[in-house]
Amino acid sequence: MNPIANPILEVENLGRRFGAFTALEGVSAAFGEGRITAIIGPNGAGKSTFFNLLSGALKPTSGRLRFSGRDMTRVPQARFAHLGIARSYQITNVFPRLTAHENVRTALQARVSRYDFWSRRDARTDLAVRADDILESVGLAGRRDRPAAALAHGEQRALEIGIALAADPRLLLLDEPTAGMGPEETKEMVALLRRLGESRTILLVEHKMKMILGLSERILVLHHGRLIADGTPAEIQADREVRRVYLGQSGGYGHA
Ligand SMILES: Nc1ncnc2c1ncn2[C@@H]1O[C@H](COP(=O)(O)OP(=O)(O)OP(=O)(O)O)[C@@H](O)[C@H]1O
Repeated sequence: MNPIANPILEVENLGRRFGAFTALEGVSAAFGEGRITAIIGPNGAGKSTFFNLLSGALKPTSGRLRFSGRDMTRVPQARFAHLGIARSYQITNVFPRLTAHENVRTALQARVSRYDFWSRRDARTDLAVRADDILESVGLAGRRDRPAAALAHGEQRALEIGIALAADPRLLLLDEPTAGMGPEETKEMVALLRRLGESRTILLVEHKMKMILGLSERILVLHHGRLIADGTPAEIQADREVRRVYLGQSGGYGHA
């Protein structure tokens, strides 16, 4: 990859051990603003560990993490969203009894001061309008008043992304956004990610290879905790080491 001018995110020699076990080691990469990058690798490759380090859920045992020029290595996780990094989880993270709109509004509310919320009526109206804008942007305007539990699986995943967008992040980390989806829902999610990728930097972990090759501008491949390849989809498809690693996998490289 060419060096990236003014990267939004940089990791340098990033590593994480669990006791004597090294889950991630020596990962260095820089990410430019406004791109979609996928992180792939066989089971146990270190993808979740890497993601947990990027979102502050875990602290590295070696190396550094910089976001927007700021050293984040020791910054507590609770500050990450404030500083512009949001993550949506693989495990559904919505309040099932609240409507789609209430879920997003609650997430927005967490971002404004309590004083503003209770003292200013316009602050509350403002939140409601912003929640509607977010629902629109994730394609859920028509589901506004449905309880989250009554939404289809793909819609719930879109709602999770809406909740993450409430923090207005510059960097959005998505853990398997199409997990459990059929082809139709996957297509809709890909369209949503493309739209979001126009204005935000997106990093995602995914297993669906075809989808990743079509969606991402860049792919990082982890294997046994190491970064073994970093390039465009065409470069990754042609990479011998990557092919070797994936051919050894059940499901193989062509995994849908
Ligand atoms: N908290 C932990 N304590 C001990 N070992 C861990 C811990 N978290 C992860 N590991 C180990 O680190 C390795 C990498 O795990 P990780 O979950 O990051 O891989 P992954 O690429 O996300 O895998 P998958 O695709 O199966 O989710 C695995 O061998 C895992 O058992």
